Amino acid sequence: MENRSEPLNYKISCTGISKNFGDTKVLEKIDLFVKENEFVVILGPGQSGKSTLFRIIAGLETPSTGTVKIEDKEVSGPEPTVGFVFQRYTLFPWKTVMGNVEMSLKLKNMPLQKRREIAQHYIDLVGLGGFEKSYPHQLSGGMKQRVGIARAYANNPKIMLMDEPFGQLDAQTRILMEQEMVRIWEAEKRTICFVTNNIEEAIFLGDRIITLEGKLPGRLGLAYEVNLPRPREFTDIEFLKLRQKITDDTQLTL
Ligand SMILES: Nc1ncnc2c1ncn2[C@@H]1O[C@H](COP(=O)(O)OP(=O)(O)OP(=O)(O)O)[C@@H](O)[C@H]1O
Repeated sequence: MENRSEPLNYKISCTGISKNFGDTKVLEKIDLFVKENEFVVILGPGQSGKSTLFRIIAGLETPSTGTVKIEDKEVSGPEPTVGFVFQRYTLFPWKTVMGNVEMSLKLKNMPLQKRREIAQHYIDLVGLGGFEKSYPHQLSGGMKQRVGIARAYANNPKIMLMDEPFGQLDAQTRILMEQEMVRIWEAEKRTICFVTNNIEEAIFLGDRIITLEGKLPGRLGLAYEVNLPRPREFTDIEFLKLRQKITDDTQLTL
């Protein structure tokens, strides 16, 4: 299956992206086109260049070849319109939930009342109402990731890049956060690229799944449209069929 359909105004267009670090070729000929408000999952094992691809899309790394465009503008430096959620919790430990979520707005010199209003909206959206004054060390892993999502949303990004955000959570919390992610995204749509190595997570979340092949250099492989209504059921027969197909195609372990 193609991972591109034309003609469209894409939110993200990566054309011919390759990246070398010295003699190490990390990415090769990546063509990735993402539509507005699409939830794209990049499915691949560790060490396949996923983080490097995200850093290139966000303008934090320059590609060796190829171009990235956000809407019709070529990315040539750090992109303020891109929000990140990482696997590791990157909260400021000395700041409260509110302090963390409103941080980027404060840096933009937004007046206190306005930024509190926006931050509160996203704290509520991620289900953390009542925890505004808590500090990161008082929160569980799932709650910390909720703060990370609220913080990314508060900055009003055009694009959210989520790099294995639930990878460190226990299985139960992970499933809960996947459900929450769908709820949050349906409440406030964004263009999302989400990286995971977990097939079930990919099918549960994505409009489209694109595989990233495992050995360096990372190359995009097969793509799958996920035409299942949300909320999806892990035990639904169509869900299981797609899981089997991707497993057979990719040889990734379940
Ligand atoms: N700044 C850098 N300098 C040199 N080599 C790098 C740099 N960044 C990444 N690499 C190389 O690229 C490879 C892939 O890194 P990257 O973090 O993009 O992969 P990943 O798929 O996100 O891995 P993981 O799942 O383990 O986080 C690494 O093994 C490393 O060899």
